[in-house]
Amino acid sequence: MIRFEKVTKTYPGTSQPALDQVSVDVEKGEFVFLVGTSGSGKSTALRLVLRETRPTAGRVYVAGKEINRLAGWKVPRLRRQIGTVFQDFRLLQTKTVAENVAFAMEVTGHSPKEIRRTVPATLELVGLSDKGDRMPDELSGGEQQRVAIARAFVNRPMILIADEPTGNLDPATSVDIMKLLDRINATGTTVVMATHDHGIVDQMRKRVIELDTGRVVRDEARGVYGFQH
Ligand SMILES: Nc1ncnc2c1ncn2[C@@H]1O[C@H](COP(=O)(O)OP(=O)(O)OP(=O)(O)O)[C@@H](O)[C@H]1O
Repeated sequence: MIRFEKVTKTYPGTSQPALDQVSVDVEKGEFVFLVGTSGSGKSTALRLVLRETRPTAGRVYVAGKEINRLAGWKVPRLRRQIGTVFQDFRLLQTKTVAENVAFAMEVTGHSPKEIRRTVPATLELVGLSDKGDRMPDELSGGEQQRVAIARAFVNRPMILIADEPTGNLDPATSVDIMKLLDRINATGTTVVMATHDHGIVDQMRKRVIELDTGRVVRDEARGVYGFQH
């Protein structure tokens, strides 16, 4: 589903590459934790999958296509197939919970009828059936992250990318969010999650890929967080 072939990314004006000859294969339906100290290259790897940045050398494939070779007009279609969740939720503050989720369907061209049918079902999936009319700032952090996950999942993406999704949440709420990501993964969506959350990684025992100064230094099935930071 995601394949990096000797990917190097050196940002303009820097000498040390953010990613250095990274080769990794993630199969459809896998759940992968990306770990490593701050600045090790995790976000860069995620941004490459979304084609928000391009490799300096090497190839990035998503669903069999080398995405650096995609025509510019095809990039929105690629991104529509990838849901994203971030530490800071990134909800639209002027829209209700239901409108935030509906918006993701509007921009992908779904009909009002489809939206009316799908949004309540998705809010139910994330446990927010009764909060559709609330504004984001009326919700707890955990609830806001659920909305963000509903929005990321409503179009049934083939990949879900999560960059520190539990970074602003307490441990108990983080566990709930991980259960939700696990359920989404169980529907067949490939999940790649960058995290500094030792507890979560150690508890879930999924595949762990560790980066250190842009290089893959560990790639373990059912791994643990494994270092002190
Ligand atoms: N737009 C940019 N321009 C220049 N250098 C960048 C840019 N983005 C990231 N870098 C550098 O690339 C390296 C990797 O950064 P990246 O954000 O991918 O790390 P990270 O592992 O996600 O870190 P964190 O855990 O703090 O989010 C760092 O040295 C960083 O300073």
